[in-house]
Amino acid sequence: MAYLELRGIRKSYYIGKRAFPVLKGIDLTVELGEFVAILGESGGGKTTLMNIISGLDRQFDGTVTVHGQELDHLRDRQLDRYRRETIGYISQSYNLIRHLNVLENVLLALDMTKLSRGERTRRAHELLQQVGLADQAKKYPSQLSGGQQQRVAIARALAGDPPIVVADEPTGALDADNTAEVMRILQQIAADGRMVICVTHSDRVAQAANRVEHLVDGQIKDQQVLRPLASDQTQPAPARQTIATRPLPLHVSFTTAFRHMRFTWSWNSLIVLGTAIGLFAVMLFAGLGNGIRGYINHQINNVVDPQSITVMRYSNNGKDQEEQSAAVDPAVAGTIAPHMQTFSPQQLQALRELHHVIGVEPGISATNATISIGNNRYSAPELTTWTSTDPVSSLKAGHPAGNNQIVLDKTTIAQKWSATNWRQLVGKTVTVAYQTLNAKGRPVTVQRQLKVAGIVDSPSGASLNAVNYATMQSMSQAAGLSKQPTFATVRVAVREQNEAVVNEINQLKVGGQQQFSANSISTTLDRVNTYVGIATAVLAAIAGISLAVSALMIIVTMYMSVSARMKEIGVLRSLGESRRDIRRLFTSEALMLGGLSAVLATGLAYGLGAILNHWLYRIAGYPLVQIHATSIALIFGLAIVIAWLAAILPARRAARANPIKALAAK
Ligand SMILES: Nc1ncnc2c1ncn2[C@@H]1O[C@H](COP(=O)(O)OP(=O)(O)OP(=O)(O)O)[C@@H](O)[C@H]1O
Repeated sequence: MAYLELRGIRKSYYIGKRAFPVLKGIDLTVELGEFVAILGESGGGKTTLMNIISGLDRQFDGTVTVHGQELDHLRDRQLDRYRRETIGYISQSYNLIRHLNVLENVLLALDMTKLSRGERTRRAHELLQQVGLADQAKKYPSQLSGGQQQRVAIARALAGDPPIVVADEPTGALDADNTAEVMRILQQIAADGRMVICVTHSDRVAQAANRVEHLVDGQIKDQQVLRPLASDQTQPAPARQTIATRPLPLHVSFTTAFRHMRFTWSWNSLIVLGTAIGLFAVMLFAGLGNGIRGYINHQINNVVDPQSITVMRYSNNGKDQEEQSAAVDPAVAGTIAPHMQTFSPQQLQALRELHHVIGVEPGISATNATISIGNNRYSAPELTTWTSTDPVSSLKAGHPAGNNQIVLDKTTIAQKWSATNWRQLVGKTVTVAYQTLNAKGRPVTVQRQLKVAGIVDSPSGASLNAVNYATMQSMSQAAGLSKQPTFATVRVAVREQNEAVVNEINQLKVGGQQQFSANSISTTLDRVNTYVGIATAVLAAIAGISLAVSALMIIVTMYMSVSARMKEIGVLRSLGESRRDIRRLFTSEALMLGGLSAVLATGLAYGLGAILNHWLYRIAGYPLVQIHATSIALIFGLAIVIAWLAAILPARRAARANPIKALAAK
């Protein structure tokens, strides 16, 4: 049995339902070592026959048997392998891949062999040497003459050392000299023990073969033996040492995709930029959200100690509550400070015994006080007790108040006394007075002369005039008022326990009565954080809409890329690449575009974030753009997912392309 046997090959093309028979029953046998020319008129079906022999066409009747094994045209993988291992394909239009150089074009076929990297490169150089192009390896196809390009195509066809070389009008576009050279190389290939099948309409070209088969009206009509093979050559050649092949490894798809991206860099860089802008906007908004949240927390923590809770006595009497709230907000109060409910020692003890509480500091506060310095009277909306939550760092002069001493507010008292020499107030004696109601509801005046210990600039911005607890107690007692505390500052071990302790305090009951009223700053903080979080998410989502545009850009780019690279798809399929390889090629290019966009977006976000921070730091004293590692990871993930989704349809189109039509593409 001959190495290649075609039996009863019939093929029709259909226009609508009408069949146009092209091949009408071809029988042909060819041995290894033979150079057979199939001579026929233009349009006679030569290319159609070559596509069947080379495993590109699957829709025909008849059988193709190679080395005793009939090809099953329904099995994709078997056909891919057949093209990879058995067939070397040379066409009239060279079919070189324009974004790969000469060496890379040859290596493309070798990538599907099991040779080591070094062996593949060595073999590619040897093949180029054989076709006389050793010194052209680094050139791109567009830098070569037609004859040179065809010789590269021959080198590539021989790369996997296939037993059958199929040449479709290999000299159709060449001048006489180049034609002679190519035919000489084909003769040599046959002499080396391979089978060469060359279709041509040129009688002169056909004369280079051992045997000429005439294709007339869809059938082999006539045979001409020009150079009979020696009898030992017509015997099936002994098993040749072939190069083992493998499906294309994933990394090769990536490398090829990268080379294409590099080749079309100007176009791709615009796509990368467009995609990066969308990703960058999302990243910047997220960073800005983090920064603003951090800034608000920072500001609030500066003003209020998140580990402390201010506790008042709870009153269910409407009037009392009103008074109590008036005491908290001095602007609402009248000129006589309301009577404040006090804490008993047992109540303080109850607070101390709460879980997570590490300290309870009693305090007394009064509203609507007056402070007289010499002949000047100043109003102090609140006179309160200095507690450990008031930061010592807020003292701008002097020290915290000792017994019978006071610290005065810088803006509302000291600087009104003297805009420039306000520090000199320290050490002076002032008279503090306020009116309040005693337990019986009668007005009482509390008054005392105190020495100024320090000047304070409250971080909260509110006016702060404070004495120590003992002095507050002594002043109240002297006026016949209770010396029990009117508020208590509860300290918790860690900020996170703040809210739980606040809830516990508010739920403490004696005889079914709520005892205390506490407010947590962390509740407020959490609420602010939630609002900022929502605002950030909304802004990032709006910016995210541009990601849809980015995805569309990648889809359009990939579709254009698939259309522009149809020929390449055909070439890769003819070399034995599977549909999966083609899909991977386009998917990996999209993934690279996505990855690069994420890199660029990160760079832009960091760069612009740094510039913004530089400007805004002067105003806020805080870095307002904070891009976290999680945002970067998220952006990379997002970019990859978008790119992958965008590549699905175009890559599928590429993978499903009919290799014959793809090869015929311009
Ligand atoms: N996809 C197709 N659909 C319909 N008809 C087709 C198709 N491909 C080829 N044909 C027709 O089949 C016939 C044989 O085409 P084929 O390309 O095999 O001829 P050829 O001998 O290789 O011609 P040439 O030497 O000019 O390349 C032609 O008449 C052509 O118009």
